Amino acid sequence: MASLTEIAEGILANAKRLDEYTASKGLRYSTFEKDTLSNLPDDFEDCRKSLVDSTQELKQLAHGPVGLLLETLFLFNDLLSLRFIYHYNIPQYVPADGSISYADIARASKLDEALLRRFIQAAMVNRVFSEPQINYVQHTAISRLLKEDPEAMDAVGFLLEDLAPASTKVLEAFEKWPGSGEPNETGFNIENDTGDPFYLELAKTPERSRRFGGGMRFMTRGSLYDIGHLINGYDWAALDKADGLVVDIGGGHGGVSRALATSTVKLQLIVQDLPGTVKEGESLLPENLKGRVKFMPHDFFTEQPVKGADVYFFRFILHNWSDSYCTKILKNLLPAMKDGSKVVIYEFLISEMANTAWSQKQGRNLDMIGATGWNSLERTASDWENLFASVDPRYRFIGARTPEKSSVSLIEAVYRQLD
Ligand SMILES: C[S@@+](CC[C@H](N)C(=O)[O-])C[C@H]1O[C@@H](n2cnc3c(N)ncnc32)[C@H](O)[C@@H]1O
Repeated sequence: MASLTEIAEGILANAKRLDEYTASKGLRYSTFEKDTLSNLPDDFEDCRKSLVDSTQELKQLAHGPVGLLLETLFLFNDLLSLRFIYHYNIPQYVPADGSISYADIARASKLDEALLRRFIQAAMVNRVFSEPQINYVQHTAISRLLKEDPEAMDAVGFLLEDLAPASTKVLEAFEKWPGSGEPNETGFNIENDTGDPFYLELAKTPERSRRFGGGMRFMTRGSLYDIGHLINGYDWAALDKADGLVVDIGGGHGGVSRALATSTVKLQLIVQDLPGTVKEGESLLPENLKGRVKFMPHDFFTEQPVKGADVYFFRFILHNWSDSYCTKILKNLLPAMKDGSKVVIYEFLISEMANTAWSQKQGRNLDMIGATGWNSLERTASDWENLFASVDPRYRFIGARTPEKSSVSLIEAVYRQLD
């Protein structure tokens, strides 16, 4: 392991490169008020990620065990203050430029001034708002984002009002329903006092449903989820012939299929989803893609009706389901498959061993969320291999790999007739 000095030297080198980059673009160096490190070219983005990883490592070492443990234990307070900011929509009271007094926010929001000050000052520790002078509040880059981008607020609301409270009930759910893989026996079910699974429960309150959609759009923006990694990371060109066929199962509004159709010439795509979603997807489909992208209502817990496709594709589907449900979904494909048909899955891949780098944390975050809301999980390459092997011997696991620069991985199996 590197010494503090060695880690710090790495940090210095990356910090210098980033400062030089912003200067070369005529920009000021990044501050909490104005971020100038977004939309970096690939090399510099790697440099930024590495800076975050190593500063986190340095901070953790400098803390020592007691300091680090205590920092972790008090994290719930960070969420509490941010939830206050969300719940009372504090960003809207602060002008985009300039500042406002706590007294004026209290008057406008009808909240107690002393209470406001406590929660806002607690949020400032995480750079949500700052104080230009005593008694006054101004925006930082984060709080301005919350004021100006409704989907950023939706992400905060969904995570802090729907998921975080449910996460406090996960162990209760484990004790009530030991070993359950049922999507309606989760911490979310206990917290919401419901027997319905996650999406059905959210759908009962249009505002929660809408907030989920906005939050998801916010969280899947940016390079982490760039669909280009999927388009360039797989040999779709090999399927780009008149009879090439991909079935995009649980394909939602067809975002993946639209991108695939745009980047190929002949490939045919069928997007399957529940009837309402299919209808919406169809209405959003650009005219020029209508010949090659078709929508079809289909419940993936029933037998696959499209026979002999080259690829049965799943993006962000199977991680929502426990192994027993994934087994049903994969078994339902078997009667439709021809020798050489493939199952291609695009999801986060969890490393076999723990990885402490911040840049690798998203898979772990999603894994904990799966446990909270769905009794599902993010899988390792060997989890996938074991899953395919347990479903049917005609499935041959090909492997799992992460396209260059992507955070999401491709997992592949081929169907082979038994001799
Ligand atoms: C997380 S979204 C992923 C959508 C899409 N694959 C993507 O990556 O944009 C999950 C999708 O699964 C669909 N879904 C849920 N249950 C389904 C079922 N039983 N049959 C077909 N689709 C289903 C939902 O309607 C939703 O569109």
